[in-house]
Amino acid sequence: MKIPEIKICGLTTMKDVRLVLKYKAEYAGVVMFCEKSRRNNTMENAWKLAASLGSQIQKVAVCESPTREQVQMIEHMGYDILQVHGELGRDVLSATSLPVFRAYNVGGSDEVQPERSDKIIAYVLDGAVAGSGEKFEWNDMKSFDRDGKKLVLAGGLTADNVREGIRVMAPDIVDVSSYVERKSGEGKDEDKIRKFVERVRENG
Ligand SMILES: O=C(O)c1ccccc1NCC(=O)[C@H](O)[C@H](O)COP(=O)(O)O
Repeated sequence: MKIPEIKICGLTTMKDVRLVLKYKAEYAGVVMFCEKSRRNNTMENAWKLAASLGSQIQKVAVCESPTREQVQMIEHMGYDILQVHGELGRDVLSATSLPVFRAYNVGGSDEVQPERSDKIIAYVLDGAVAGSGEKFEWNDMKSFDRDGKKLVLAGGLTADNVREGIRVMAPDIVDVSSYVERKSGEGKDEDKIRKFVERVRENG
């Protein structure tokens, strides 16, 4: 079984930054311009998180139906990758020089009709509601055409189910947020990150 890279999403605190760096996740996701998310960051915090994450990890700006102005700000803040849920207009695509993770909420309102663009480097298959901790039916998406791009498996992953997700979907990257959160919902939980990372990277 190929061992995928790891993306830990929904960072909001400096402690979260220390944890993703300590456990050497390859990608860190920061939600912004998304008022309805409890993990939404102000621009000021999104900027601070990017600066603290540094260059050892790929910094992913996660947003929903962003505007041209927003994607330009994201680039200016030092993010490496733009992850887009919801709508992705051609004008927005052309306004960024960042590589794009195009996200689809499977089973939700999104039609999973992958757009074709050289700027898109990965497709994210996520649960029906982003960041809800709910998975989608993996078997229904086994034959998803990734068009030579990376596949990111997201939505409801835990230390208990991630091996099965890797076996079924053979993703290049696994993406987790809710499971690795503290019970209070404030920031990430070190024990859960350690468990998740160990499960993904164990042999066999
Ligand atoms: O996390 C959010 O609140 C969020 C809000 C708006 C757009 C995207 C959002 N999350 C993006 C993600 O990358 C995935 O949904 C997430 O990592 C998987 O979440 P979970 O099921 O909680 O593990």
